[in-house]
Amino acid sequence: MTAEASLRQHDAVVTRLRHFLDALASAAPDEQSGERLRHDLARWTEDLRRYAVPESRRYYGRSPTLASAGQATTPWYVVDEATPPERLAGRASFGTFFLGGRGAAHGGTIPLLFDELFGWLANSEGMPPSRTAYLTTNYRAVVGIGRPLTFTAWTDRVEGRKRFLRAELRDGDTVCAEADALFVTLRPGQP
Ligand SMILES: CCCCCCCC(=O)SCCNC(=O)CCNC(=O)[C@H](O)C(C)(C)COP(=O)(O)OP(=O)(O)OC[C@H]1O[C@@H](n2cnc3c(N)ncnc32)[C@H](O)[C@@H]1OP(=O)(O)O
Repeated sequence: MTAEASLRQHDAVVTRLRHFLDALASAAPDEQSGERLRHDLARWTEDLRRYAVPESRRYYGRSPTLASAGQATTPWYVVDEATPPERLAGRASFGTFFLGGRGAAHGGTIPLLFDELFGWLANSEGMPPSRTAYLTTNYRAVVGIGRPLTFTAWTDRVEGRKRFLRAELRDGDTVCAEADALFVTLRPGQP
């Protein structure tokens, strides 16, 4: 299979997995279905273990051209405009898998999205690797499950190895959450 075909296959599987996780989070299956599901999942887990590859050859979370960089365990997002490392903008939506309560997204999943966006900016092609030193989120309004959202993330300033980043998540005109973060460029030998 070509690299392009493998990437497409990965994207299709992850999309299925995202739908599966949403369905799982919403369901209370009966005993028979639950048993069948457990059995099928165990079979697929064993099957996939045979195809394990080193981190550098994985698609999961490492495919910036795919939605959510090829992951199902972050909220869904796509980058529509990118001028890295300065700015990026796009769309996001939190599926039922990310429900906290009363129709709102879990508070921990919002910084997860922001960390993804900041990682995208700070570690874009040609940039030296860097890691999150801190990430602060302000929750301004609830993020509704299934709502179509937009985001912007940008580099506020750079001071030596320190890159200060900011981001905003909106539902229409409403700012739902804001974040600011510090990414520090790694020194040689740092993990
Ligand atoms: C490799 C690419 C992977 C993609 C990553 C995607 C984003 C992620 O989720 S990374 C995972 C989460 N983050 C981590 O695990 C990071 C854990 N922490 C670390 O590894 C280190 O603390 C690290 C690298 C952030 C900084 O350590 P180190 O390089 O020793 O920094 P150090 O030399 O002490 O400080 C550098 C500067 O940053 C400042 N700084 C460091 N940490 C902080 C902090 N938490 N708050 C404020 N300032 C800080 C220091 O004060 C210093 O400032 P100045 O130069 O003005 O004196």
